[in-house]
Amino acid sequence: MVEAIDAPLPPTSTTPQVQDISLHGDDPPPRYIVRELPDLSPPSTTIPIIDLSRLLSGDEDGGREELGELKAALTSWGCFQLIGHGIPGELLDEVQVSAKQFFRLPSEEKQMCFRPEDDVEGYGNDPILSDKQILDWSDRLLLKLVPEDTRKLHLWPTNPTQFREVVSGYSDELKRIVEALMKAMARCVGLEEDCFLKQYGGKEMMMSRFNHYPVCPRPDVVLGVKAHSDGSGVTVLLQDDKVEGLQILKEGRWYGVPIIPHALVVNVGDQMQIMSNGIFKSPMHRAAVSATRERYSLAVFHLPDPEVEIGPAQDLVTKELPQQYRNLKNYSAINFDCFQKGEIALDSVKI
Ligand SMILES: O=C(O)CCC(=O)C(=O)O
Ligand SMILES: [Fe+2]
Repeated sequence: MVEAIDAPLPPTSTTPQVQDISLHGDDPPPRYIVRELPDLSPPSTTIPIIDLSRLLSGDEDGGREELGELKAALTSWGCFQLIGHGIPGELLDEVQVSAKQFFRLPSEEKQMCFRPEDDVEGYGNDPILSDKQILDWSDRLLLKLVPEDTRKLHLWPTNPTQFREVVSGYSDELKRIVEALMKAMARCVGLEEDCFLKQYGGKEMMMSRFNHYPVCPRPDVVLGVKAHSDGSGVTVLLQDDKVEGLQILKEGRWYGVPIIPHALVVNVGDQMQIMSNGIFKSPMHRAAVSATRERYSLAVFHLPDPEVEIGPAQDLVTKELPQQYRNLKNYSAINFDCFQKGEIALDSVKI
């Protein structure tokens, strides 16, 4: 199942906050019980580690070697841990602390950030799209970061007071990093470095999703986020610095992603799988929860403006690898449509 979460979508109704259910320590209501039960201690694995500072060292040996590693990561796992990214550790800590402080406020104090009925942005949990929908054991805060002039600041927390400044600072850093990564992604498959970025037509969007996974007395029957691939071009995830939970599917097996302090987990999204003509993999992933420790994470989805058409880079379309996906606009809307029908969005745009 693919979640439709990373861009503005039509209005939906809401459910109670998981934080409030969790406070009572009750067993999860039936709507949260997943069919495919989570593995609470999957084998932990070292997903590839990419050093951005080495990547940016150009044609020197280190740079070339790292570019090869990047290609291997994108074509096998579809994700990697990014180190050497240049974001000060203190800023990453401040982002974590600010998010935790916000989520830990009592519901009444988060009121001003509540997602309006007709919006996807704001604080809340799963929008209910159908009676059969299984809900995630998480509360979220969704905020668009870029373009800056479309930020809905009235939904941005004012408590804690540093939230806005810290998140804006993080957003600036991510813009720089994702741009550098997208250039390297193009170079690693022999394309001009601006090949993927050009498809965005200078109009990029960054949507943040702060995730809070409260403790659950039955972590064996719920998921913080059900299995999904991201509908983004690229996603950058700041994992909780103490509590693990992220799992990635590879060749039919789930693997736990260990925490590397101050590393960012980068994963290919569906739109990058499309632009790379299927060469890069948009991995299925999910998040398990814990009976004793709450968990936090921050996913930032980098994606093209919905008005801009994207498609497989023509230089990656060959006789051996014909065009795999059709050109399209507004993948988020396609994703949303498929989600409602229980279909996989990537399959629906496959040629
Ligand atoms: O919390 C995590 O580790 C994963 C979150 C995620 O996959 C998402 O927000 O799309
Ligand atoms: Fe995700």
